[in-house]
Amino acid sequence: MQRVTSSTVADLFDVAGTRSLEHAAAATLPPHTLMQRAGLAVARLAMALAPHARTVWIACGPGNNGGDGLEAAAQLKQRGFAPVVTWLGDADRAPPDARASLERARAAGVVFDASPPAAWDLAIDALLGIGASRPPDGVMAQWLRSMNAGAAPVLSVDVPSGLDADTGRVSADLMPSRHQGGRRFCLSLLTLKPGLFTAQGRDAAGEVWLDDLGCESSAATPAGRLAGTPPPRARWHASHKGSYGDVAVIGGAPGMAGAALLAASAALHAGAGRVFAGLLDGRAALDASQPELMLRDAASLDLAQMTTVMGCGGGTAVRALLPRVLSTAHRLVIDADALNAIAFDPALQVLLESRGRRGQQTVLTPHPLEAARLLDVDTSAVQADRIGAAQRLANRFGSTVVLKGSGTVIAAPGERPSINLTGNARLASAGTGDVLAGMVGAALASGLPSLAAAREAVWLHGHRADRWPADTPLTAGALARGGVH
Ligand SMILES: NC(=O)C1=CN([C@@H]2O[C@H](COP(=O)(O)OP(=O)(O)OC[C@H]3O[C@@H](n4cnc5c(N)ncnc54)[C@H](OP(=O)(O)O)[C@@H]3O)[C@@H](O)[C@H]2O)[C@@H](O)CC1
Ligand SMILES: [K+]
Repeated sequence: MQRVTSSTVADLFDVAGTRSLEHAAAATLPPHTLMQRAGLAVARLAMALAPHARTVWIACGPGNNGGDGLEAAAQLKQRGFAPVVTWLGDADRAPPDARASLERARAAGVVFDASPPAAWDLAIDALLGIGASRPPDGVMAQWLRSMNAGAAPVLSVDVPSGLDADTGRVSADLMPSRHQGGRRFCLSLLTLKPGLFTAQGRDAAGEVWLDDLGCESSAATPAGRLAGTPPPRARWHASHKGSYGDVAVIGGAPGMAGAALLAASAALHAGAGRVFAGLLDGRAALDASQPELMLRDAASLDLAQMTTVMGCGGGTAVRALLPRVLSTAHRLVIDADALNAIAFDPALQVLLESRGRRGQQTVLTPHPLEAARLLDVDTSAVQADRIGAAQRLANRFGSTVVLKGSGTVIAAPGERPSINLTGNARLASAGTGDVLAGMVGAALASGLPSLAAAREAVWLHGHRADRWPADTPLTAGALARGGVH
């Protein structure tokens, strides 16, 4: 069993892939082995999370996810704990593995009840796993809401019940309460599922653990991956500013110069050799607090030699520059208003697509609304399938795509999409997206290919937020400079 952290490297398997692995494994093992391993793993994690628990409430559903809960109940009872099981199944219709575990729980003397105990020290959610066919309702939904509102920790078996394991969607009324709920844990069985890490998955699952049940995962194709900590980028002693590339940030229309200056500051502090700010606000001459930045007229920059970061605070003014930038920029990061301009202009879309065909490195950094505009769908369609949306954008425009939001997805044509695990809700503040665009620019300018550059920058950006002191507000300016100094 292993805890999943931001440095974990692992494949992600969707429901179809997990089912193939389950069948392949079950075919080589004696009956009920997988469920017995699963139940023991759940019991072990439960004991580690709540070693002094007096009452453990285990809510079990009608299928094999409920079977895992029944098996865990038997294991916990045998170890001196007091599980109380509420089971929504029917012994005559339960699948064979679950029926065997039901017998084992009964034989162990587990207490079964029709309704939850009055109080509990740990709740185990074994209502639905990867076989969920519709949103939970009735008694099942009521039990989930009780767990979510309780002060005790919740341990979800395989996936939080009601979560779409492929996409991370959960209906809003089954999300944990932000104000009352205890800590949340999820023990994913056999495989890690993408839905645990993006959309609502992070909040629903909490801390994720994996038990592979002693099985190989080579019999299925992964749907994605956790890419872990990016390799460190060494700087040669015998190097100079030209060794780390030039970044040109183009944006900052009147009233929005701050966005471009944030991106430029982030590029500078992320190690770019030289950073030029091509502001669209002609009145801005020098940022006195950042004398390292070279302010230029955007039209005068020779983009063929540089990495360009385009769009931060660009307003509608950025539109006029885009044909030249898309045609000439050596490497390119496209953010914010530049993405919006492209979404509404088929001619710009053609220019972007042709960059991919010429093999030029491009990274798009949309948030869900910008992605929706580019795909000509609404935001809820993007959020309903973040991995699919990122991959479609990458394929369509021949670019690396960073789809921002909880569980940022990074996709590129012909590559397996990855989900980044650093970062937290403190990044939900103005300007942090501009900082990310600048950091991607610096990584690209160093010579990294676009996918590696995007992964590195996204990971570091979130990592800075994860290390941020709890009592200090996170501002984009300080984030750009690398943290609190
Ligand atoms: N993968 C593995 O390797 C291993 C898997 N294992 C475990 O098995 C789990 C998968 O088990 P599973 O296939 O039986 O599906 P599961 O999630 O229990 O749900 C299906 C049942 O729920 C019902 N149902 C569905 N939606 C409902 C709703 N909204 N409200 C109410 N009922 C609803 C559905 O009924 P139906 O849709 O037919 O009406 C059916 O009865 C997996 O997540 C893991 O925990 C481990 O034991 C070993 C290794
Ligand atoms: K569950």
